[in-house]
Amino acid sequence: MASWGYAPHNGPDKWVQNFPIADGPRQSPIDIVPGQARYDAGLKPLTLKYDPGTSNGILNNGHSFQVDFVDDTDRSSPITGTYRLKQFHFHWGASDDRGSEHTVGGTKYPCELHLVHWNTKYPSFGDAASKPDGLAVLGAANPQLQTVLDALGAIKTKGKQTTFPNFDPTILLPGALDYWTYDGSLTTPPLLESVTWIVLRDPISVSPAQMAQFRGLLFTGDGEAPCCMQDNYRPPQPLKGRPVRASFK
Ligand SMILES: NS(=O)(=O)c1ccc(C(=O)NCc2cccc(O)c2)cc1
Ligand SMILES: [Zn+2]
Repeated sequence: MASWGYAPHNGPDKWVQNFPIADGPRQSPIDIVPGQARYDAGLKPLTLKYDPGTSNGILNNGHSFQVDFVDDTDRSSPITGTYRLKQFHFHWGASDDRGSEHTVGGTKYPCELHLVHWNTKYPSFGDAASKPDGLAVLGAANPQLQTVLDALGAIKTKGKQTTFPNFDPTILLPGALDYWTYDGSLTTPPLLESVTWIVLRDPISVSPAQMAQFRGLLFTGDGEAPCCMQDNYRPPQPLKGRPVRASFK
């Protein structure tokens, strides 16, 4: 498989051929069953403090689009002060009945936002990505996102990027930051099992028109036969006995 993607020939069911960890003990995403999550009074409330001055650019990377943040200083260090925001991106479906990676009681959402952080006890993102406590990804289904969507026209094809300054990603998040958390992995190759997942309980609505704007992006580059960027999500993986804790009763 030359390079991984989401098509029948290179999609999630094929990733194990080049990335055997796909069948590992702590893969993501998962189906979160609220009744089986354990309330943990020891879980701290989320403290998110992002500096809009660190938002940098928006890029179509051929799998999704992502907004990158300057992560060489401690100006943007939200979760418990030791995790620094590197980028956020989304996963979505070809239709509104699917698209999220995590599901809640089997319910799929049209899209899911991932805010990707790395633990600054390690020297870099790349180094942290190989450590079991190296990364923390905050997941939210259906965030408010019109300013982000308005930038997509400039990055329609793979490899295109443009500047995206002065953006505070907290506007994408729901009011209440109650969450579930579990030990998991990247949901795309290399599928590294280094992610502490923090999945927010409260979704926020996204309009069908906004979902259509996601689907206007292309997986393909300029000059290639156009292929709509959609269904870029991995389905839930086996829990394999992992506990899922809840920050709320
Ligand atoms: N969908 S996800 O949030 O789990 C996710 C977040 C980040 C990445 C990512 O950064 N991939 C590129 C990568 C991975 C490991 C080391 C690197 O230097 C780069 C992939 C998936
Ligand atoms: Zn993701």
